[in-house]
Amino acid sequence: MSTHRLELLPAVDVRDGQAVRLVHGESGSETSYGDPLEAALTWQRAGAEWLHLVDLDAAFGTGDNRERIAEVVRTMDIKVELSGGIRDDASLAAALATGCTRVNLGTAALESPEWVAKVIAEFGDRIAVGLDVRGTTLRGRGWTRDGGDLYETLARLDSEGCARYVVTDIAKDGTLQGPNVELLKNVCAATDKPVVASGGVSSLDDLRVLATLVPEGVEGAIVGKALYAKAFTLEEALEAVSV
Ligand SMILES: O=C(O)c1ccccc1NCC(=O)[C@H](O)[C@H](O)COP(=O)(O)O
Repeated sequence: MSTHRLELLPAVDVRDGQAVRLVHGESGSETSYGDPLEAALTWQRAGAEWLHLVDLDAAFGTGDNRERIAEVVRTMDIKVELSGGIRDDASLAAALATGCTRVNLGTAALESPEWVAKVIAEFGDRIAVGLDVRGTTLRGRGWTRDGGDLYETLARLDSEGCARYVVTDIAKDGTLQGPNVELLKNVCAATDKPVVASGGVSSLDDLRVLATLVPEGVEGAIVGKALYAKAFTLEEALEAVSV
């Protein structure tokens, strides 16, 4: 049972060199928010302890932002969770070589389970797995392809020693409609590993609700649209979840 404070992970998603926010993760729904390094520095200056950094082009398979992403990680003084297009030994080695604290694997957990089991065994808690769902169906490749059942995959990954899960309700992502608390509770009931919540945070009250799930296993919350839409400041969010 955890009694820690909810960790907040401001999101910087990079597409075509720009920090963007999408709705339901749909390509073409981007709102641009300028330079990703400036966005990351803004969250760091505001007191962020973590950054959730995503190469969306790599996730979608429309290219990559590898150099820009590496520059952001290199510049940060805070912990970075890096994701997007990390699907084999070469892309994993490049991601880990940026100095990020951990990586988040999505598609690979659905399409290359043996490889993911291998790297979990080799890299331990530097590997998290992203469980991005519509309902209880996992989605990969930029959320464009079905990838199996959430709880079957979770049970497999647990048996292989996965250290942590990043759980995204795609239907909530980018909508400012509030997190899927029931999904998070159900996932926490199905694993003893920490869960990072993603999707839908719209208000300080949403963060306070997620903070009540810390004893059940929610370790952190990724916050994207709500910060960029200025629903609250990061300083206010950090205060709202301080114990
Ligand atoms: O965060 C988003 O808005 C988003 C939109 C569409 C696809 C993915 C998005 N975020 C990144 C993730 O959810 C995963 O971390 C990422 O897709 C994992 O990439 P991969 O391992 O290449 O599947």
